Order: sequence, then structure tokens, then C-alpha cells
Amino acid sequence: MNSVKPIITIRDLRKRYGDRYVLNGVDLDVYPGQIIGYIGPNGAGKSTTVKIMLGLVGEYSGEVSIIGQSPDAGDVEYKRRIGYVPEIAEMYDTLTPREYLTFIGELYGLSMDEAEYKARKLMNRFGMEQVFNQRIASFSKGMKQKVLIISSLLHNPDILFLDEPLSGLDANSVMVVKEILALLAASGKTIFYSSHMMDVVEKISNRIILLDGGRVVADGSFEELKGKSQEGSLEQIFNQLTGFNEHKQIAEQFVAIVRGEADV
Ligand SMILES: Nc1ncnc2c1ncn2[C@@H]1O[C@H](COP(=O)(O)OP(=O)(O)OP(=O)(O)O)[C@@H](O)[C@H]1O
Repeated sequence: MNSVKPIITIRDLRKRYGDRYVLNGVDLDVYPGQIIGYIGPNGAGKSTTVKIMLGLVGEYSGEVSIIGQSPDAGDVEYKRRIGYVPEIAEMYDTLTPREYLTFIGELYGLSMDEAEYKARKLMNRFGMEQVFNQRIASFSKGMKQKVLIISSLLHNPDILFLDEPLSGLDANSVMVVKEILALLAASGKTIFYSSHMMDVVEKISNRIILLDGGRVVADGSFEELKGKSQEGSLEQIFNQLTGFNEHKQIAEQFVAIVRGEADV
């Protein structure tokens, strides 16, 4: 790995909202071809880090370099080499996939014909040829998710940022998308995968980064993380490393309150 240059470098990244630091000195080197499972408790700072890398959040301290460029340098050229699937997407429901994907493709520098041609073919691969000209508003959650995945890949990006990309997908589609990610990584693309689905992260990532309280608290392959912990599954390792073991107690109190049985 060491002879290859990192495609993403982060040094002592800090970010605060008001008086509160949500990132407390994050250091990372990410190499081409890696599938990074980026995990951490709610509010750990995962989205904030990704948004900083995408240039969507500024006013941070430390160094961030994506494909040799700083997101806050004002140069948007590197963004053409990035794809992004947000967790909650602003999709233009009144548009059809043909209109939406052509529009996104053009934003990324494709010609209209090229974008439409590619979008149609990708939609067909997802079994959505019949709805290419239907309004997105009428789509199921999984169908919308597939359109989003296509929109992030139309321009053949080098780095892909994915936030819960399998959300809403059926079991068959999950298998297809996991395979797509593995093939993309094998061809040298870098994938930054944020998810709370530990079983999926455990299987698809070749490197797992655990963020807690705005700091990287674990970084390594699943096997390496397992070696450092007494626990077996990534879910258990996550619980251990984030110091959480009261799930039963919280659940019992919650249900007792729901049932009107306890005053906790
Ligand atoms: N625009 C903002 N203004 C103020 N605080 C914010 C803002 N954006 C994020 N935060 C805070 O920063 C912290 C980290 O948020 P972030 O969304 O990065 O967490 P996350 O790890 O992605 O969480 P989740 O797993 O729930 O998506 C949270 O405490 C959140 O409330």
C-alpha cells in the first residue's frame, strides 16, 4: 500500500458548531481500491466528515485533501471525480428518471445524449426500463434508491461516498449492489461507505473506521478489529468499543413506560 499515494488525506480535522466540537482531530489516509466502512454511533460526526470532504460544510481546521485538492479551495473540478449517495436525498419528484438523470449527468459534464443513453441502460440493468418516463413521485423507496445509486455513478467517479446505500432495497437488489461495489473497488475506485448495518459493513468493507465522539477509535480490517477485541461480530465490537452494554435495560424501561407499568 505504501508506494501508492492516498486519494484522500485528512490531518487533525476539527469542526465545531457553536462551542461544541463535533470533530476532535480526525486523521485518515485512504487509498485507491479501498472499501471503507465508516461507522459510529448517532451523532459521532460521520456525516460531518463526509460533507467536509464533499465541500458542503466549511469552516473547519486541519487539512483535507481529496484527489490532491482541498474542498475549501473553491476549485470544483475534483467534484467531477466524486459520486455521492446521500442518506436523505432531495430528489425532484416531479421529474422522471430520464429527466433527472440526464440533468445530473450534464451537471457532471456528460453530454445530454451520453447521459440519457447511459441512464437508460443502467435503469434497464436494475429492471426499471418500464418506468424510465414515469414521475419519480410515484416510485417506491427502493426504486428511488436505485435512481440515486445510478445518479452517483453516471459519470464514472473515482471516489464514491455512500450513506446507507442499501436502504429500501430488496434482498436481490442488495446482492446486485454489493457485487457492483466489489467490482468498482477491484477496478481501483475508492468507496466510502457509511452505514449502521453492521452485518453488511462487516462483509463488504476491506477496512473499517469507527468514529466515536469526533475521533477515530478503531481503524483496520474486520479481522484486525476482531483480533483487538474479545468480541465476535462487528456489532459486538461496536458495542464494546463505544462502551455500550445497557441495551436490555433501556429496552425494558422503554417497554415498561409504553405499557404504563413503570415510573422510570
Ligand atoms: N448544521 C449543524 N448545526 C449544529 N450542529 C450540527 C450541525 N450538523 C451536525 N451537527 C451536530 O454534529 C454532531 C455530528 O453530526 P453528524 O450528522 O456528523 O453525525 P453522524 O455520525 O453522521 O450521525 P448519524 O449516525 O445519526 O447520521 C451531532 O451532534 C449534530 O447534532
